[in-house]
This record gives sequence, C-alpha cells and structure tokens, in this order.
Amino acid sequence: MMRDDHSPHSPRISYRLLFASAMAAGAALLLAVVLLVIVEFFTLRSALLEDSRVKAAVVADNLSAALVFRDSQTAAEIVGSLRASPIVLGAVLVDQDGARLAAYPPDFAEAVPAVGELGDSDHRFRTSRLELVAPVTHQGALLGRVYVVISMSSVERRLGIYALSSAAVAAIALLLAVGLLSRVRQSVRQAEQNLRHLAHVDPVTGLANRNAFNERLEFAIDEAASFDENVAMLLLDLDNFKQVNDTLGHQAGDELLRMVAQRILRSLRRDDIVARLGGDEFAVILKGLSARSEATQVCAKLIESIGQPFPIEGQDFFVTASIGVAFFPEDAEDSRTLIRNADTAMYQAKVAGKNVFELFVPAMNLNVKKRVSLESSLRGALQGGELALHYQPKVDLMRRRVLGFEALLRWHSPEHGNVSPADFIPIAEDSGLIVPIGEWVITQALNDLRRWNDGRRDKLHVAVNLSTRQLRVDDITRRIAQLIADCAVPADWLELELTESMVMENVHAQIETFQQLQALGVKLAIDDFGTGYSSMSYLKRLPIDTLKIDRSFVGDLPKDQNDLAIATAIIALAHSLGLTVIAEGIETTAQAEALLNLGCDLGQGYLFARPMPAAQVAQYLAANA
Ligand SMILES: Nc1nc2c(ncn2[C@@H]2O[C@@H]3COP(=O)(O)O[C@H]4[C@@H](O)[C@H](n5cnc6c(=O)[nH]c(N)nc65)O[C@@H]4COP(=O)(O)O[C@H]3[C@H]2O)c(=O)[nH]1
Repeated sequence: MMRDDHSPHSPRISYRLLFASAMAAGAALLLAVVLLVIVEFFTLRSALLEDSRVKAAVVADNLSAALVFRDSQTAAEIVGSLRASPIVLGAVLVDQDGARLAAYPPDFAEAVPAVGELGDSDHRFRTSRLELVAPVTHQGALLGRVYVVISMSSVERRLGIYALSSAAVAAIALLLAVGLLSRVRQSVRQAEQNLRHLAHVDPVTGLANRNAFNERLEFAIDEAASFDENVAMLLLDLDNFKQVNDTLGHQAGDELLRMVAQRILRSLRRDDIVARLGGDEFAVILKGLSARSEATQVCAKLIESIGQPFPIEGQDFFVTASIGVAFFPEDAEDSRTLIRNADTAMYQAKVAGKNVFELFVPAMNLNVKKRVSLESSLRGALQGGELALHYQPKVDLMRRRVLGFEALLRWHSPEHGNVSPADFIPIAEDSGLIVPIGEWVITQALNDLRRWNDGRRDKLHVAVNLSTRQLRVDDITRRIAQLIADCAVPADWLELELTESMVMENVHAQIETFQQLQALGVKLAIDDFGTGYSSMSYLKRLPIDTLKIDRSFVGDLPKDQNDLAIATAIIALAHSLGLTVIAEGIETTAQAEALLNLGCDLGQGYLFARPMPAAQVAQYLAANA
C-alpha cells in the first residue's frame, strides 16, 4: 500500500500564509481608517470655520453702531450674546487703533492679533482652538475688529467617535475576512488533499494507482542502484476476470478485484509495493532481494492464493493469474524497460497456458515481435480470403461409416506461409478476432454441409470448435441462431465443440448459455476430455451430447495400461450419462479396435482420413459411401 506523503505545504506554512494575509489586510484597513479620519477632520474643521464666521459676522454687524458712538455698554452686551454658543471660548472688540472696547467674558484677557498678523486670512487654527477676526464696518469704512476664540473640543470629540467607530468596523471586517479566509483555505486544502488522494490511489481497491506506482518504482530503482541491491517487478494479470465482470456485472467485478487485492497484500511483506495499474492488472515491487528465488516463491504464493475460490453473491468463482517477472538491474536498467520486460514475461505466461509465472529472458522479445506481426497479418486474413476450412471425418467405429466432419481452420498467409491453428487461434482469441472468424467458420461449414447433404438420406453433421471468447459474446445464442437461419439448415446439423477446461472454467456462469444452445437444437460436445478437471456434478447438469476423448489417451493404446484405464473410465462415464463418446487422434487399426472393444462409439484420426480441403470431401464421401 502507499502512504500519501506528497503534501505540497505543511499546516505550519499554511498558517503563516494566513497570518501574512491577515496582516496585509489589517494594514490596508488601518491605512484606510487613517485616511478617512484625516478627511473627516478637515471636513469638520471647515464646517466649524464656516459656522464661526457666520456667528462673528452677525456680532460684527450689530456692533457697528456701538462702535460709532463708542457705547461700550451696548458693545459689551452684544459681544456677551456669544455666550449662547457653548463653543465660543471668548471674544474681544477692538477699535481701529486696537483699543479694547468690550470683551466676553469681561475678564477675557487674550491679546487680539495685530493687523496683518494673520496674513491674508481671517483666522488661524491653534491647538484645540480656532481664532477668528471679523471686521466691524459702517458704510464701507472699517471701524474696528471682533476677535473670537472658538473651542475645537466638539470637533475633537466627533473625530474621536468617528475614528473609533471606523476602527471598530475595520476590525470586525478584518475578523470576518480572516475567518472567511481560513475557512476557504481549509476547504481548498481538503479539496487538494482529495485530489492528491485520487491522483495516487485506485478508488476500487485502495491500492496505489499507476501514477503512484511509477513514482515508487523510480524511487525503488534509484535506491537499489545506490545500495547495489536488486528489485523484482511482478506484473500480474487475471486470466478470466472479464468473464466474471460480463456475467455478474461490474459491482461483482469490483468486489472480486478488492478480494484479489487483499490476497495479494496478504501474500507479501509490509514494505513490498502493490498497485493496481488498471483493469485486471496488478503490479508488485519486491525490494532488497537476496536471491531471484525469493521472487519466484512470491509468485508461487500469489498464484496459489488467487487460485482459491472467491465467494461472490453466494457462489464460488475461480480466477487464475498469469505473472511476468523482470529484475533490476539484470533485465533492465530503467523503470520503463523493467515494466516492458515484465509485461513481455507476463504475455509469455499467458501464451504458456495461463495460471503460471514466467521470468523474463531476452529471447521473449523475439517471440513477442513474431506474435505482433502474426496478429497484424491475421487482421486482414478474413477479408483477404486467406482462411479456409479443412474437414476431418468422424466415423462410426462399428460400421465404419462417416457420420459427419470436424471443421478445422487453415490459414495460408502470403507473408508467413501456412500458419498452424495452434499458433494463430490463441492470437485470434486474445485479439478478439476469433469472434468474426468463428462466425465465418460456422457459416462456411454449414454452407459446405448443405451441399454435401443435398440428396443424402443419412444427413451428416459438422462439428465446429468454439473458443471461450466467442461464448462471452453478449447474445451468442441469438447470433448462432441467426447464422443457422441464414444458411437455411436444421440446427441439429451443427455441433459445437468446447474444450473441457473452457467449459469447467466458470461452468455456473455458462450453464444458461449451454441450455439456450441446446434449446436451439444445436449439439454440444466436450473436446479434449480427460485433460481438464471436470466436476462430475456439473457434467450431470450440463446439456451436452458428446464427450471427446483427448488424443493424448489414444496414442499409446492399446499397450499403455493407464491410458486404457482412462479411456475405459471415460467411455463408461459418458454412457452412464447417456452421452455419445468419440475418440480423436486414432492413427492405427489397433487403437481403433481397442477403442471399439471398450465400447467407444465414434472415432476420428489419420487412420480414417487426414483433415482435407472442402473440395475433396464430395469425392471422399463417394468413395466411402
Ligand atoms: N497427431 C494427430 N493429430 C490429429 C489426428 N487427427 C486429427 N488430428 C489433429 O488434431 C486436431 C484436432 O482438433 P482439436 O483437438 O479441436 O484442436 C484444434 C482446435 O482446438 C483449434 N482449431 C482448429 N480450427 C479451429 C476453429 O475453427 N476454431 C477454433 N476456435 N479452434 C480451432 O486448433 C487445434 C489444432 O487443430 P489442427 O492443427 O487442425 O489439429 C487437429 C487435427 O488436424 C491424428 O490422427 N493424429
């Protein structure tokens, strides 16, 4: 498993960032508050000045008569009227020569600024006060001046309230912003963490994903290179996962993948690295190996563990694994080559028959190249008319009469010459080409058979091999029914041969398909019988018609006692289940006689005829009527 230790910023850095952002926002707000207070100060001051000017002008206007008559009592009353305004600290009336005529309060001793002392202005601001001089005139002539001193305390008080409330609003805004910012940061961090998790973890199994695996492999290789150690890279592919996925659905498929992941983890040490690279492909990195055998032991353990039944939806499912292994530094010096070579070895494990592991050897690369080239040629083989069917008769052993044929595919490639079906059928299966090719085989075989059966009393049947891959095609029964209908022949002319291992692989998932095929009228045969592991209980339930004894039990008859015992058992089993038995690979009369004596119904082999081109069949039938 992988730990998520790829955090780009730690919580400490995140808090510092938050603190710095808060400080910056605070400084900006403080500056704004200071500016606002300054603006407010000047606004209040000029309002006070305007107001004071009006007051002084009114008093000055009223004082002109008192000054003309030098009536100091009236002047004192008028100046004293300023007491109505609490902001007036004091006022003095002086005549043209600067002589004091009246004051408020009477003992107000402030010196009146001399003419010109205020420059062009009529006022000046001093600490906490405003001094204002208003002229007293009569008919345009200057008689004297009123000097008024105004308190700035009201301005200062209002400014204080304004500054405090602005600062409070700014502080609240700052707190809200910091709170909001930290919440946003928290959710961003959470989202980042989720993304990081998704970028490194396979959501189905919780194992490392391909990205994380590549990083860990690079790291493991660097580490191994520095300490002069070995790394083994195991690429593990489930052989029949798709079948479970297709038959039981994706949820069951995911469940299976999770169980496989658990079994892999349980088969490894804690510090080994496991990842799911996608689909049904897993990868394992084993570090610090003291011998290659350690890796092979792990492979054997993995195959054993995955080979145990998987209980899914109340049924036991069997899945096998093919594993390819490549070592650093012997097989590859960098991660890309290591993965590629492990993949090549895995591919060979599949070719070797699946459920095995293979260690990479350089010669594998040549095999892979050959296979790739065969696959690309095979893609054009059907359209290019390079495929043909050969037919091998199936003979009634007792009466030596031909009852039908097995259709066997032949490929003559302009590039590769005659390619054996043993070589190209697995390629066709892996690439999916077997589906269109298989349909072509059925159509071709039924059309050929129609010609041969034309006017015949005992109708012949034709047996066609079917691959697992074809069985997995969604509506296989409907498609086969369509092919039969297109050829306008009875369904029971067609026999489908399925190998024993293929039938038993996921028999419970396939039993319904077999039943549908039987309902269609198609005959079913189990090919290569005796080489797989048949479950007797399933054999009883399967709607099959024929068992075909594998030719490996026929070759050494009648001498080999074991083969004799096996053939005897298969024939007895088939008959007890009411099935027909056919033996393949009969090459000698002695083999044919031995099988006949054991009660075998039909035979097929070079003794009777080798597989022959379609063009020779009519002639063969005429000669063997
Ligand atoms: N030693 C010996 N061999 C004999 C004798 N009589 C027949 N044979 C060979 O045994 C194989 C019988 O076919 P199979 O077991 O179905 O095994 C087939 C079958 O599994 C597969 N195959 C062939 N045609 C098709 C096809 O159309 N579709 C699919 N899916 N598989 C096919 O390729 C396999 C090999 O086919 P072939 O090379 O044609 O090989 C054929 C046949 O030529 C004999 O007396 N002695």
